[in-house]
Amino acid sequence: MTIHHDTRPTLNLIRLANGEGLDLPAYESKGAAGMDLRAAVDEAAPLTLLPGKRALVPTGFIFEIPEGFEGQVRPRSGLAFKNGITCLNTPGTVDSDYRGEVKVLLINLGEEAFVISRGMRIAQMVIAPVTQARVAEITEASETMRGAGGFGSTGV
Ligand SMILES: O=c1ccn([C@H]2C[C@H](O)[C@@H](COP(=O)(O)OP(=O)(O)OP(=O)(O)O)O2)c(=O)[nH]1
Ligand SMILES: [Mg+2]
Repeated sequence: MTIHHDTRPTLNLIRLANGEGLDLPAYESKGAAGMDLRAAVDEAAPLTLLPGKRALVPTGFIFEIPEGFEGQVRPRSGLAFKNGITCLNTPGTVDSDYRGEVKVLLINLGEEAFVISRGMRIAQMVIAPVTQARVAEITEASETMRGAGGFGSTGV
């Protein structure tokens, strides 16, 4: 009999007052890379995002990202394709030492106003391993084939 140990890191969430009654962020399919984030906007006051405008949308939770990981806030492709809604700073970076409310910076690149209602799944968060490098200054870079080629230097 094989015993499966759950090796996944634990993401502790602290529910804030504006998060009362919201479903927890969740993976919507067995293999989902990201957990969907819900809008903690006021039930009685949905947020209307006009074309070209941006808004910081609260999630109602503090995320205690495990050490050695980051939270990547990414758009949902359905909202991007159908409504032109994306995360302006995608991927948003939630640091493991952040203890404030996670918010989603949405921008409306579509042609219609977009109404964000309470509990709407407006973005997703991928928990990914991340490392800090030790920074050292040197005087000369090592030689490579690419050298300083960038920005299309390899052609199309
Ligand atoms: O989509 C995002 C991006 C960031 N944050 C929060 C968590 C993150 O840890 C903090 C700082 O993010 P970032 O480092 O991108 O912003 P900054 O402009 O560098 O601010 P700071 O000087 O506070 O690091 O803001 C969010 O809630 N959502
Ligand atoms: Mg920062």
